Amino acid sequence: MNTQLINNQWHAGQGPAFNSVNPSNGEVVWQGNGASPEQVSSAIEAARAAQIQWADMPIEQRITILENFVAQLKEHSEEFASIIARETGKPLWETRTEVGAMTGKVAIAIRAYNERTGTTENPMPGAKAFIRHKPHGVVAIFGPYNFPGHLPNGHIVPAILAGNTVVFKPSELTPHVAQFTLELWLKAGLPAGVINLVQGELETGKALASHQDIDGLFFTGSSNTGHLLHKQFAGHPGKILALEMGGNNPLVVKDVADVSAAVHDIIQSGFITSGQRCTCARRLFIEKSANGDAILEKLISATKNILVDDSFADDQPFMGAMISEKAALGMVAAQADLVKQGAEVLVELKQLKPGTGFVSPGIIDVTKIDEIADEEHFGPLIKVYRYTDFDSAIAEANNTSFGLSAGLLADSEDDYSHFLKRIRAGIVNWNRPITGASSAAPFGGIGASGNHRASAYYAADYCAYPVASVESEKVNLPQTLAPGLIIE
Ligand SMILES: NC(=O)C1=CN([C@@H]2O[C@H](COP(=O)(O)OP(=O)(O)OC[C@H]3O[C@@H](n4cnc5c(N)ncnc54)[C@H](O)[C@@H]3O)[C@@H](O)[C@H]2O)C=CC1
Ligand SMILES: O=C(O)CCC(=O)N[C@@H](CCC(=O)O)C(=O)O
Repeated sequence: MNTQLINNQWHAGQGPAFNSVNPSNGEVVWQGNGASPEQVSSAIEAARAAQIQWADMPIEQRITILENFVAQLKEHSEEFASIIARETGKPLWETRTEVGAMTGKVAIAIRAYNERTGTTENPMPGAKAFIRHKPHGVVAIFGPYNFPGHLPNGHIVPAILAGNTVVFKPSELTPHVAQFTLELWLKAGLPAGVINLVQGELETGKALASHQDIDGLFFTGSSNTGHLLHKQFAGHPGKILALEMGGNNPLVVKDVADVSAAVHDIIQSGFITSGQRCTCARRLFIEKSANGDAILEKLISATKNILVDDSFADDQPFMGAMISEKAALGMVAAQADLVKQGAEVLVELKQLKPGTGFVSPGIIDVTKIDEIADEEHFGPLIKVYRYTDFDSAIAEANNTSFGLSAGLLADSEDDYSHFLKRIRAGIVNWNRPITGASSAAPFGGIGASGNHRASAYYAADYCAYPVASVESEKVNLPQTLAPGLIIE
């Protein structure tokens, strides 16, 4: 099977074979061979050869190709949503929103390009001052499995809009989504070499990330891999590295009159996408009070009622399968480990069907654990902390090396303003779920969640570098020369 797109030609991979499996039923949905290091080099060469011409193309023409891609996404939206659902286990309603987010990305990226990296002209005596932005050149883009269409698209669209060319390495768990994305780009009239696709497992990723001839790398994925890449890029100040990584995100609840609304926002924060969003609430701080008890009680009963089922079920579930059985069993093991440390299970997270990624959502009270590891458990398990004092809850919420998203559910605006000033995260919400970040806002975290290169609306910033110019149509001899200069 031809799995690698190099210079707009599909090739069979020359590396190890791998496949992708529908986590809802174990069915193989894609199989092929990964790219060899030589193929990765060829993809980079193709991107390099295409780059100047692509950047030279008037921006309107680049935009036309991006808009053609949007038209392709719209035309094939149902097919695409089904492919994402089959490969990730996510419910169809959710994969439809993923395709919708991809469709909306182009207009937002154009706005961001103009606003954040456009050209500014300032008059000055005898000359003009310009600020312009230029593409870096060839960039490698690494994507995760949880949003295999939308998140790589969030790097690819602004990168090529700015005039870069791309070598894209998707998650090895979602090769079919990547292949379909590239098929749509080809239908959109993408010139050869502008986006190249290299599929494969670790070795393909390593070959691309360590290649000397890339000018930058844009990564969305786990903190472990991001940290490895950061070390690898140390000593290469000339290369741009944008890292979007995980979180150990806190959601604090304090005095909320509408208990059902609070429970809704907690569930949307903790369990959407089966807990497989980097923005998901992992730690839930609930006051030791009658209001806190009422919220926890309702959360427990609502969690037990959450429908978990196949992506294509007629009665659409809230949660589908996790990405793999391995991931599901990893969550079961994480829960068992917390219990060993003294946690109390309030709703048990269970694997629902052997051989699949289906798990039920879980809630576990970890208040009695003194020293809990600062770990992202990437699945539907909410850890509850009961607190007596708001400031100590905020201090514990900040007691993490991560800093992606955080939220407060509270009726008092004063409480929110207190929280906002103290909490450390790149996304801070009030009385809203902490998932579902907007593409029209910066998206990124501090600490171990990123390297200060926010994505989404601010992706424009890392896709181009600023160039300052002072320009005059002629060389002019100044009327007054600097002391000590005599030009006759
Ligand atoms: N902050 C953000 O914007 C987001 C972060 N994430 C994070 O992503 C993680 C889930 O995604 P995964 O696919 O598991 O991430 P991952 O880190 O396993 O993989 C991401 C990409 O890196 C590649 N890769 C893995 N090891 C590599 C290495 N040593 N050298 C080069 N390439 C390598 C993979 O093949 C894949 O393409 C979670 O931790 C989640 O929090 C997910 C979505 C958004
Ligand atoms: O990148 C964007 O356009 C906006 C950010 C976004 O879509 N965030 C989603 C997904 C996060 C994840 O993959 O884990 C969200 O906040 O729910």
